Amino acid sequence: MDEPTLDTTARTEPPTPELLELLAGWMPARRWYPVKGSVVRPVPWVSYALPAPDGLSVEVHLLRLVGGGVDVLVQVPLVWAPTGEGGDAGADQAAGGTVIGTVVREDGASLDVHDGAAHPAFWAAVLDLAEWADGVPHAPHDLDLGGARALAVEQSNSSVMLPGVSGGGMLKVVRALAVGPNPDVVIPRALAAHGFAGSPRPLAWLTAGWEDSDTTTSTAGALTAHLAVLTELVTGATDGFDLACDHARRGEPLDEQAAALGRDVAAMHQALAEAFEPGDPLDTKWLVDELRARAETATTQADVLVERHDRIRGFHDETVSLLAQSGATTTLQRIHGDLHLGQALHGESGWKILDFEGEPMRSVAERARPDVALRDVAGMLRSFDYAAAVGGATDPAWASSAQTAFLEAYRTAAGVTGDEARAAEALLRALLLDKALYEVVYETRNRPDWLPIPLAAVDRLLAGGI
Ligand SMILES: Nc1ncnc2c1ncn2[C@@H]1O[C@H](COP(=O)(O)OP(=O)(O)O)[C@@H](O)[C@H]1O
Ligand SMILES: O=P(O)(O)O[C@H]1O[C@H](CO)[C@@H](O[C@H]2O[C@H](CO)[C@@H](O)[C@H](O)[C@H]2O)[C@H](O)[C@H]1O
Repeated sequence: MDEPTLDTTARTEPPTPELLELLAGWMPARRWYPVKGSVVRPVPWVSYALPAPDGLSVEVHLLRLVGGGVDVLVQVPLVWAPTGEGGDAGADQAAGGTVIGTVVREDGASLDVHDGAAHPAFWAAVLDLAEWADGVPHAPHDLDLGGARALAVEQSNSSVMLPGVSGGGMLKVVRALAVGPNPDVVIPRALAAHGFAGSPRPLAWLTAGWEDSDTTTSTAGALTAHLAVLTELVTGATDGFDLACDHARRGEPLDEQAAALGRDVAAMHQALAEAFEPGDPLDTKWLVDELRARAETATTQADVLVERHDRIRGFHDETVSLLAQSGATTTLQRIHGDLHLGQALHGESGWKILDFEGEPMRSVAERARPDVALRDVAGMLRSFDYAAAVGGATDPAWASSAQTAFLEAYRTAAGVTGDEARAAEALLRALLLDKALYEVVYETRNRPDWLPIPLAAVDRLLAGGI
């Protein structure tokens, strides 16, 4: 793990009850809020004071969201400024600027509390404290925040475009924190070191360190977490999901780009297999048990699955016998973990694959362990289905044609023979159902209007389709 550059010397006071209340009211409406649907309370764990320009203060609070069996660590960076003076030049004004609320101190001073992830003072502090990759220039004159802006559409984390930093960078402020190495820092660094050019190179990262003095917890001792990572900015490229939706809308096939993506995903899997220790051979019983457990959890999290519960169990029973007959074998390895079209940018030089954090709703330990590479393939296949629905493809074969192009190119590049592909069919269908169930929960919590998309896929798969 990296040595922390934000360490105990920067520790500061935890949030006051008043600030905690403010944050407790603000966080749940954020897209990145990782425990939607759970009743939790924020418990301060570690707080840091970061370098700040005169008149402002910059803080990072690591809060545990605890309750109902949930215990998730989130990062909440804040910038404090006298009311009305904090500026929010980099903020997404359409999303309401950066101010979370106003606090009046005991001395009567009124201070605005800004979301640090959208505030230039926090970005500057991160760049100041970060550890930089070998060979990346980072003299102060390279840290130009001109043109910097927080991305309007937040996803699982908060991202900031920094066109003037080191030739162009994208800063990701991690929200749900992994104690220990974050896959989104570790994996792209390992891929770059192995010469894989299909993902943006990490330029710098910020690691925090603290002591957990509570010896009754499993985490007691010296802890670290990656708080942010800066990667090279991919310019002139289109988000893969937007590209696919546009094609679907215009009725244009996406097959060529899908095939190129299939080849790149195969190359990514090859590089991941080389860069990390191989896992064990796949134990199909372990896998189906895990799929069953995830389906049971999903059923408790999305009411629409309750009436499908028995059919889902039946599907998994059948999967067990199909897998036993098929003789499908594979070795577990590091994978992307949450691959979909929105994790790929398409430009003149082809595709770039992003965001190796894995499914945000999975535990950190699960995300870091070797898994089935076909899980990524299933994720991408689901994404073509989403694009057809969101783009409003009128040709019912639009998605299946892109899916076939992707899958065939992936198999050819990965050297999968026809027999192996047939043997893996039941495995692929089981992983498609797993992903669609995950998506049902995701959409229930984040975009209820889109729930019919994965739900239709669940019903198709349960009815024997794909
Ligand atoms: N290096 C980069 N260059 C250009 N755009 C990027 C880069 N990294 C991310 N993006 C854009 O930011 C969006 C969010 O990034 P992502 O890593 O998927 O964040 P999250 O973890 O919040 O899902 C992506 O969909 C992509 O459009
Ligand atoms: O990109 P994230 O790591 O935040 O992933 C989460 O959000 C994704 C949506 O932004 C979600 O992906 C689902 O919606 C996509 C269209 O927006 C679609 O292309 C994907 O196939 C579908 O899974 C992802 O599941 C979630 O983890």
